[in-house]
Amino acid sequence: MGMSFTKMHGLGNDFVILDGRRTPLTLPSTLISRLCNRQRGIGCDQLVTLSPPTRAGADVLVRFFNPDGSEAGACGNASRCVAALLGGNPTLQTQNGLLPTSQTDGLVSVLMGKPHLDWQSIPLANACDTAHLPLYDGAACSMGNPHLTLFRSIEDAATLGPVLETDPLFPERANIGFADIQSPTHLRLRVWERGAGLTLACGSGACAAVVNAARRGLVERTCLVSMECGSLTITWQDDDYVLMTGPAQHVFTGTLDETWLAEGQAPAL
Ligand SMILES: N[C@@H](CCC[C@H](N)C(=O)O)C(=O)O
Repeated sequence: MGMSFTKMHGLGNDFVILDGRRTPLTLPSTLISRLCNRQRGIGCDQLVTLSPPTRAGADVLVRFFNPDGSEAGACGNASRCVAALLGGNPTLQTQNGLLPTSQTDGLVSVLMGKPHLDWQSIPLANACDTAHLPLYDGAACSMGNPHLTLFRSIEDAATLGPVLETDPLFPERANIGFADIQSPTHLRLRVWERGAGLTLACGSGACAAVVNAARRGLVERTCLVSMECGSLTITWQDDDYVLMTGPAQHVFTGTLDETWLAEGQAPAL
């Protein structure tokens, strides 16, 4: 029989989505890594699972996994893709709470929650001013997952990103964004993602970059964030919630051979 999967992307940040709403999924981290592998699996930046919701008001429970097998509390681009896949305006239950979505003119919006700005919630290893960290004068916040934003050339992402992801200041590691301010309403961004490496776009990273840049007075609270394959519009609303709007594209559907899903049976890397 096997199990069908959907491949989608948001600005080139790509996902394999497994629908476990009818049949519960068992996914050991080794299997997640194998499915994400671009040579020996399907290939994606994150694996996404759908399950029946456990909270009132939610339409679906969504979980996000990195290629290294770790679970992330938030993934902005995958949230848009799931909303587009399900259609309508589903409310997503995530580790970061319930995320309302809407769709207009082919673009998908997700209300990503409120940013966490205090050092304990990000989390950081010790107390600091999160708007001015003692690390390349970056700024940090959590969008349900930890982000450091550095205001410097996006060209530094490949070299500095992997070093800073595991800096002792971040007990749960961090996503490292490189934001190059173009104007008060536009920044360019490249993100080294925790557990995934360099990706073509990062939705939660775009939200974090605008929040962190706005805290420093570098941009306004509505800002266009340009990444390799296109842009997201991010608004840090007056009610403190962050709204993210951008495209979500279906790539293909496929069927996973059932031997992949039998624990311990996935082809070895
Ligand atoms: N690509 C994502 C973020 C995915 C999770 C991240 N790597 C983490 O571990 O926190 C996005 O679009 O937000």
